[in-house]
Amino acid sequence: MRILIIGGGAWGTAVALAAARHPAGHAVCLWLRDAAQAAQLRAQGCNARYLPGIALPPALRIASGEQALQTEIAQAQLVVLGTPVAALQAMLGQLAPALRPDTPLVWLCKGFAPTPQQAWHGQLPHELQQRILPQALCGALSGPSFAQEVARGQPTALVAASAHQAVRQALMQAFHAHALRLYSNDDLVGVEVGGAVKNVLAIATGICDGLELGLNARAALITRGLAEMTRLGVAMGARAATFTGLSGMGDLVLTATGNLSRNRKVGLLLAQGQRLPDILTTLGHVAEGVHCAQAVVARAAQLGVHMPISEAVVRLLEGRQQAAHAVQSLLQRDPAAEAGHEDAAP
Ligand SMILES: NC(=O)c1ccc[n+]([C@@H]2O[C@H](COP(=O)([O-])OP(=O)(O)OC[C@H]3O[C@@H](n4cnc5c(N)ncnc54)[C@H](O)[C@@H]3O)[C@@H](O)[C@H]2O)c1
Ligand SMILES: O=P(O)(O)OC[C@H](O)CO
Repeated sequence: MRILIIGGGAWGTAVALAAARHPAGHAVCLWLRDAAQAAQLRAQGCNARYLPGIALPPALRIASGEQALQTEIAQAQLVVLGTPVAALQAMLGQLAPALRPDTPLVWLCKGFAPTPQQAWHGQLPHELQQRILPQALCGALSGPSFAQEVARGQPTALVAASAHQAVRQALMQAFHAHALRLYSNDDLVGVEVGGAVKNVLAIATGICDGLELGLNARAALITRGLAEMTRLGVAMGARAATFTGLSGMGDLVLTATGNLSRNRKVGLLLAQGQRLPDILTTLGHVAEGVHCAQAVVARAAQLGVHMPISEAVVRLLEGRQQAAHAVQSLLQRDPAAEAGHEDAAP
C-alpha cells in the first residue's frame, strides 16, 4: 500500500514509523513543510526534535516541497494528515488539487478549530472537511496513544473512525499489526468530540493533581468530565456508547493521568502558578486543549449543554480565575443526579 503522512511532529512521525514497520511492506512517505527539517531527518536518521533517539527505517521516505506534495498525494492510496487542528483548514485546501476522489483521507488531530476570527471557529475536523473537500472519503485515526510509546513499538489500541467502510478498511490494512491494534467505529462525530474534549479535561486533571487535591478528586473529575464530554457529543449527534470506548474514556484516562501528556503538563504547571505563555514556550509541542477549550465551551453553550469543568478551564486559561477559586466554584455547585438517573432528584 502507498501511504502518505503529512506533518513531521511527534505524532505524524510515530504514525509513519508504525506504517513503515508494518509486515505488509507498505511504501511510506513522510512529508514535512520545512525543507531544512526534512533534510535533518534524512541526515540524522531520526526526528531529533520530536522523537529523539528513535531510528527511522531507511525505507521510510522523507519529502518536502509543494511539487513533491502534489505528486505524493496523486499517487497515494491513503493520505494521513498529522498536523494540529489549527493547520487543518490550510492543509485541506492544499490537498484539493491532487487528491483523487477514491483516495481515503484521514486526520490525526484532536480538537475544534481554534480560530475565533474566522467563520469556521469551533468546527470539528470533519465539519472543516465538509466545507472544503465535501466529496472526499474521510475519517480519523484516534484513541489513547502517546507518540513516544507507538514509536517504540509498545502495545497500543486505536480507533479507525469513518462513516465509509473503505476508509476504515484502508486504516486497518495500513496499521493493524503486531503491537498496534485497530478497532473500527462509524461514529466519526463521537470519536472527534472525545479526542477534543479529553484534552481540556486533562488540563483540569493536571491542575487537580498539581494542587494535590488527592486521588478521590482525580477520579471524580475524570468521571464527571466523561459525563460532560458525553453530553456534548450526544447533543452534536454522536452515540453515547462511543464515549465508553477507546476514543472517549480510554483517551481521557490516558491523557488525564499519563505524565507524557502535554495537556496534563499544562495543568500541572498552571497549578504551580506559572504563566500560560511561559508554559507554552517551554512545552515546544502543541497542547490542543489550550487552543480549543474556548471553542468547546462556546459550542456547548450554543447547544444548551452544561460543561462546568471545561468552563472552569476556560476561566483559568483566560486568567479570569485562580485555580483554587475554580475548585471552590466546582465544589459549591448545587447537588445533582448522575447521568441516566435524572429522576432521582437530589
Ligand atoms: N503526540 C501525541 O502523542 C499525539 C497522539 C495522538 C494525537 N495527537 C494529535 O496529533 C496532532 C499533532 O500533534 P503532534 O504531537 O504531532 O504535535 P507536535 O507539536 O509534536 O508537532 C506539530 C507538527 O505539525 C507541524 N505543522 C504545524 N502547522 C503545519 C502546517 N500548516 N503544515 C504542515 N505542518 C504543520 C509542525 O511543524 C510540527 O511538525 C495534534 O492534534 C495532537 O492532539 C498527538
Ligand atoms: O500529549 P497530549 O496531551 O496532546 O495527548 C496525546 C494523545 O492525544 C493521547 O492520546
